[in-house]
Amino acid sequence: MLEFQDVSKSFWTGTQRKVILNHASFRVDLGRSLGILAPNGTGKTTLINMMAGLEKPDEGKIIRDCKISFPLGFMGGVVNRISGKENARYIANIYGLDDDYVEAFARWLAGLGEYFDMPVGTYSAGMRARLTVSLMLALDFDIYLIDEGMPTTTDVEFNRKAGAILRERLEKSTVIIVSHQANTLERFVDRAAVLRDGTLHMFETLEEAKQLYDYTA
Ligand SMILES: Nc1ncnc2c1ncn2[C@@H]1O[C@H](COP(=O)(O)OP(=O)(O)OP(=O)(O)O)[C@@H](O)[C@H]1O
Repeated sequence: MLEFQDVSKSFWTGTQRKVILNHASFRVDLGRSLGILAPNGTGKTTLINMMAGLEKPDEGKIIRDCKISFPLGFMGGVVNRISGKENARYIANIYGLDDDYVEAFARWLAGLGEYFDMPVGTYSAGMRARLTVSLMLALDFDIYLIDEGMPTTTDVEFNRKAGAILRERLEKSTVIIVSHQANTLERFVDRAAVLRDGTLHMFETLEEAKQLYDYTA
């Protein structure tokens, strides 16, 4: 379970206060994946970062009593000057997992060949995306946080392998995905919310959330 209790977060821009959340309370139970719709610049990344524990709320409490991933799409998780292999072992250590297993899994899934042993700074954007997705799927989380959909890769073989693993994982894990587009959420979620003016409006279905989102867009 992941719970926000009366959480507020805002940024001071120098001239005004940009409110991301205003005394928001909500809960995500395991087994019910949630999609959050929000226009660009309203705080999707900040919200996901708070869920991941990368950013602190100004007020209120965030309770995490399960294994929550780093945000997929969060490239800060991968260090440029070390290799894919070293990143895999490093992340395994952070999450208390077997480093040989995480290295072998990521080497197999990412399919980077000799680049897996070279610094990530030498990778193309597609190769970085393959490494990040592979590292995330190597770790078994209860809740997967996804920012604006999956990083895109055009590698057909990788997409097939990663897609199959993700589908299998989703049968027992929960996903929280933020996006400015409803169709990004369609394949993943059981219920949906709209983030607007500091409030998270929760709905039982994506259809209902879309109605508010389209109406106020
Ligand atoms: N550290 C910060 N200091 C000041 N303002 C910030 C800070 N971080 C984010 N913001 C502002 O807060 C707002 C929300 O940012 P955030 O990146 O969470 O939005 P987003 O919905 O993910 O945006 P996008 O879709 O454009 O990536 C933006 O206006 C941004 O400029």
